[in-house]
Amino acid sequence: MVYGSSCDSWYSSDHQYGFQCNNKGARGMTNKFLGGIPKFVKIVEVGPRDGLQNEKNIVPTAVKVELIHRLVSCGLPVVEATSFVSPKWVPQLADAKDVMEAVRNLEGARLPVLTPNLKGFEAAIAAGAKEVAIFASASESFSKSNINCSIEESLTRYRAVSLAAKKLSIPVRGYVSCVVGCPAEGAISPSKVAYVAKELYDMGCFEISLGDTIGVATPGAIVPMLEAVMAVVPVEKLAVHFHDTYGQSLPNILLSLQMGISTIDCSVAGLGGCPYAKGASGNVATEDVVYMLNGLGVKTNVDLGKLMLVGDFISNHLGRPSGSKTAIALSRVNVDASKI
Ligand SMILES: CC(C)(COP(=O)([O-])OP(=O)([O-])OC[C@H]1O[C@@H](n2cnc3c(N)ncnc32)[C@H](O)[C@@H]1OP(=O)([O-])[O-])[C@@H](O)C(=O)NCCC(=O)NCCSC(=O)C[C@@](C)(O)CC(=O)[O-]
Repeated sequence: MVYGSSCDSWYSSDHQYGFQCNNKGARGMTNKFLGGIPKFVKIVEVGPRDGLQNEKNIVPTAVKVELIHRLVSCGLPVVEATSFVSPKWVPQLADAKDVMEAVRNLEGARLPVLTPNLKGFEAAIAAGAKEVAIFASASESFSKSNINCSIEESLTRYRAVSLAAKKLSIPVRGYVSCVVGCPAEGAISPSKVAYVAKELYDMGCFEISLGDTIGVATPGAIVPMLEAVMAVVPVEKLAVHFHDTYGQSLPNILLSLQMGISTIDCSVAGLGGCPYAKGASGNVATEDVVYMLNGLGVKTNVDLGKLMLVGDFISNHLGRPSGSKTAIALSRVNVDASKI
């Protein structure tokens, strides 16, 4: 399958594919409903980590490394590469050291890795990681099932990781999972999310990613959650991370943009799911997010045409269709890059 190499191509060639979209209002940001959204959005690609961690069949290290290379070549500024977690808990990422060593000198993007404790942090640094992420939960039950400790115990561990990182000038990103719902506890109160987000921020995380781990959030639930977090962490330090179980990610992202968020996590081809969040589907597809942002006139510096090809690459490897609606739609019209 072939795709265009420039995002603008999709719009300049609208009529070829039987649809029209008038993006002029959004691009000029004159529309009263869209005027406040950020002009640039940082996309954090989590496909090689969140996307692959739940795959039953082990993906060869060489494919993971190739995936990271290809994603970086699309212009993505951040590509989460892998996790230094227990291989007994997440067998798919048991090759974290090999993956990190293979990409450690790759230029053009930041390549953070997940570290659940000091052991993971030390292994990540030894393998060449220059940025790490720690991951706490707003749900007590999920914290226990995901990292085998209470929320408070996890925060104590993460303070130790943050301190070690600070000594080496390693930037630390913080995740809060289950920000709206938990597979065991149901609805999670915004105040719990705000509490964990502030703890992570206070221990030095440069950015806090708010994860709807099981993809149950609707815009109605996102507003009070973001309001609570924004009261204790500056909005420019926040990111959103949606799984698309109920197809709510794009409206949730649009709302988050309207509330001032300008960092969005997503996963090529909509890969993903957490091994400890049964029934949760993949992250929102990066292609779909970039397509929407292009339509809004928001810059990302991501080449959508190249990204489509990366989606093909990993979907072919996994032997199933892409989870991206944009990729599926464009494959139906068989877009040929050379003709755009
Ligand atoms: C946190 C632990 C390690 C506790 O696991 P534990 O079993 O409680 O740990 P332990 O300290 O008792 O150690 C048990 C064994 O694990 C080893 N171990 C201990 N630490 C490490 C390490 N870092 N790397 C490699 N090995 C490690 C340790 O050496 C020991 O090995 P043994 O003596 O049995 O051979 C475990 O529960 C774990 O790895 N959990 C991670 C699970 C995970 O990755 N889940 C998916 C993350 S996705 C997510 O959280 C949501 C997010 C971020 O995507 C956002 C969203 O979607 O909303």
